[in-house]
Amino acid sequence: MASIGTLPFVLKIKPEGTVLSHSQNQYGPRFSIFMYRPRKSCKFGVSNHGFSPRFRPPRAANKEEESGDVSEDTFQANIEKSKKVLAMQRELLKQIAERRKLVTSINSSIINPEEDKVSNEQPENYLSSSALASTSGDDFPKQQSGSFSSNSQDSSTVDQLSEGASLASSKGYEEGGRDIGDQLPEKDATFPRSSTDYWNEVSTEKIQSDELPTFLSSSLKVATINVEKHVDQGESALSEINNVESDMIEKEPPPPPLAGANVMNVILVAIECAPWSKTGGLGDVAGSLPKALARRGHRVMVVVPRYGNYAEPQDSGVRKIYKVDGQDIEVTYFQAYIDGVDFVFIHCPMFQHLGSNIYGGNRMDILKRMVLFCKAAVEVPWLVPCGGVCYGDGNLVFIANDWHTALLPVYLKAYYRDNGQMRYTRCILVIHNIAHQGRGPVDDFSYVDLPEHYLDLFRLYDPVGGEHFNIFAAGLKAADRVVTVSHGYAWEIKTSEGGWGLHNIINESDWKLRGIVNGIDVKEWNPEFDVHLTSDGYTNYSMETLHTGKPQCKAALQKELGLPLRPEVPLIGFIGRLDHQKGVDLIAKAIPWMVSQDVQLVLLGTGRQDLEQMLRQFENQHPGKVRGWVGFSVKTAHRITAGADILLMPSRFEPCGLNQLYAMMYGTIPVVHAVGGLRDTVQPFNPYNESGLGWTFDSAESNKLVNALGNCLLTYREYKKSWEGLQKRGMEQDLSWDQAAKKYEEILVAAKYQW
Ligand SMILES: Nc1ncnc2c1ncn2[C@@H]1O[C@H](COP(=O)(O)OP(=O)(O)O[C@H]2O[C@H](CO)[C@@H](O)[C@H](O)[C@H]2O)[C@@H](O)[C@H]1O
Repeated sequence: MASIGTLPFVLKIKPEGTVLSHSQNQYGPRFSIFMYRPRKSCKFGVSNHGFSPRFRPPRAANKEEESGDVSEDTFQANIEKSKKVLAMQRELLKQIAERRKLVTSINSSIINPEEDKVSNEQPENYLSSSALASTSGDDFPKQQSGSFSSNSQDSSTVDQLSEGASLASSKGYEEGGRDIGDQLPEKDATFPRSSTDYWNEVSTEKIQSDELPTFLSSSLKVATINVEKHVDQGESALSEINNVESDMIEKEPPPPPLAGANVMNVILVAIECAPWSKTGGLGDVAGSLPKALARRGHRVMVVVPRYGNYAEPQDSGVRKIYKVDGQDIEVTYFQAYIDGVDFVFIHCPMFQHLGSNIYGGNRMDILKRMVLFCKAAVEVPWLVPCGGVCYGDGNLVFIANDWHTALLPVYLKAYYRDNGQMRYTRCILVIHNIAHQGRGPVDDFSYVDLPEHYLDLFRLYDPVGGEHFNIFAAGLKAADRVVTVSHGYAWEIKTSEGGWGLHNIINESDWKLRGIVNGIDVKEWNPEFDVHLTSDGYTNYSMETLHTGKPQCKAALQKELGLPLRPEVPLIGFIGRLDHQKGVDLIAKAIPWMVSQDVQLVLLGTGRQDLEQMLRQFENQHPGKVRGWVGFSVKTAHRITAGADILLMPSRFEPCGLNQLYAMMYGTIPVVHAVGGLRDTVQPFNPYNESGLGWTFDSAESNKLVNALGNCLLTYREYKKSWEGLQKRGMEQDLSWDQAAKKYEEILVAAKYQW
């Protein structure tokens, strides 16, 4: 019997003549032609759905088939067809193998330790050559007035950079970096891969031109056996093979990105980014919003300082010297590609080992760090090749965050756009907390290296600070658009109470301001998959297992904290920075009432020393009921969120607030001061129609907190069904970043078309 050879998928031919695809899902079987095209999570061109051929629906077997009476001719034709298909497959595989060899050889020439060593010893040459490579032939814009690269070495580097590819040296990283972009198979602009990630992935799998990948060859064997075994069903097989053949010829186009024609290059710049660095909500946002934007099809990068020796990022080899306060400071750019996002870490001794003290040091230390960071970040699209290709300035929007990066839109304007460069690049500025502004005496202007006429952007007068230098003010004026993290807060910052002296500027910029409520990372903050709930007696749980999982977490938390193991007693949690904003003093005033109730209370936080001391004192005074955990512990934050019944957030102001969102995901009921994002996200419980998500109080006073908490405790004790309803409604919400990312996209697009 003639062998049908090998097929790249499993053909299971049932006796009655139907042919099933190897894999099907609820949407029906799919087929993706075997193309070599690197795409997000799409190795070797296999579709995101896996390698699954699409067949037509099985048709009813006719009588002839049933009898198995198929002519020899038909059978031969069947085999011939199959051979053709196989020949096509083999040719494609050969091409793949050749491409792989090419990429592997380029890769090994790039990752050459010897050359790295030499480069490290000769930073000047290395810088110019690698940076040259990274520009990929784009013209690197020269900095002009107020140039921060004023030392001769640096300016010569910039000059060299501007020469572009013509000066590229002929070997090593630069050549690879340049050429790889050209040589790689068609690069999907909307799903870029980091070069190292891509190369590693490809080169680690060995494949010979005459050898099939294992995942194929095993399928092929089965296919052969199956087809041989059931070859008497020839006609049916023939018709299906015809289908396959024509399907293979018509390539299935990749699905369009969610962002459609709006796909852009987006660079989010933040001073902290979870999981590497985090002191609060900004870190969470910087770690998760970019991934949601990438899921929409944008090419997204995050730029953040490198505070420690993180495992993932690799030295990109790009170095640059910046002047800060008259001193030359060398910066190295590290990078990683994770979850569809390019993460670029700015390494420099100024940032090293500051991970647990990001805002530490005196005012000048902090200012210099921010100046350096913004100078280095604004150049990343020219310097750091991601996936072999720099982002460049076309179709590019920066997202700066809070005062720490508010210099970025100013530098973009002063160094580039005022000089006719990066004309199409935009910068939006996100306000996470307007209370921190980068204030100082007007003389601080000399540290930011800007032309004199820029002083007016920074100069501000207010009754509290008098005339002063204000970085946030300058950023808000220079930004193309401004976003803040809830609708409520967008309104509050226009008032004199909520604007902290910047309300006039905000009001003048009202046309470019929008409130977008933060989302949350539903992988990280999800009781079903939470990695911090897999040990010490905790357990993962979902809506279905809430009634067993949450009590187990509560017991584990009580045990871990050394509190009495009492399932019936309401366990109240607080997590947050210990400062005026978070209203810890309101809790302090409410403590006597709280300990008079049959409750347990755990407070986790760091910040002001007097407030830290207060937490310790609460615990000392009420050891059987209160725990004051002074410290920053992500694990404990997750465990409190899971184990507590109630989360308190009496914040005086709260731009958005993430803890109440996390709490609701975990079936923990928030009791919050109805302000800013808390008012936007916690609809008050209405017992009459069983709606709402928690309890709110309308002014930052401890008696109001007591009143709201009292109602909450009553419901917890007396109205179990209502309580379960609150938990269920909270957990059912879609709090993911996807909706918010769509709104950010609208802002990005508005900024892009704005002149
Ligand atoms: N001691 C501790 N140990 C472990 N984890 C701790 C911790 N203290 C705080 N956290 C964590 O830090 C984050 C705090 O986020 P928030 O949004 O509540 O506040 P923050 O005021 O920092 O953020 C600002 O920016 C965010 C993002 O835009 C806005 O939501 C917010 O209103 C605004 O004030 C949460 O992930 C929380 O679990």
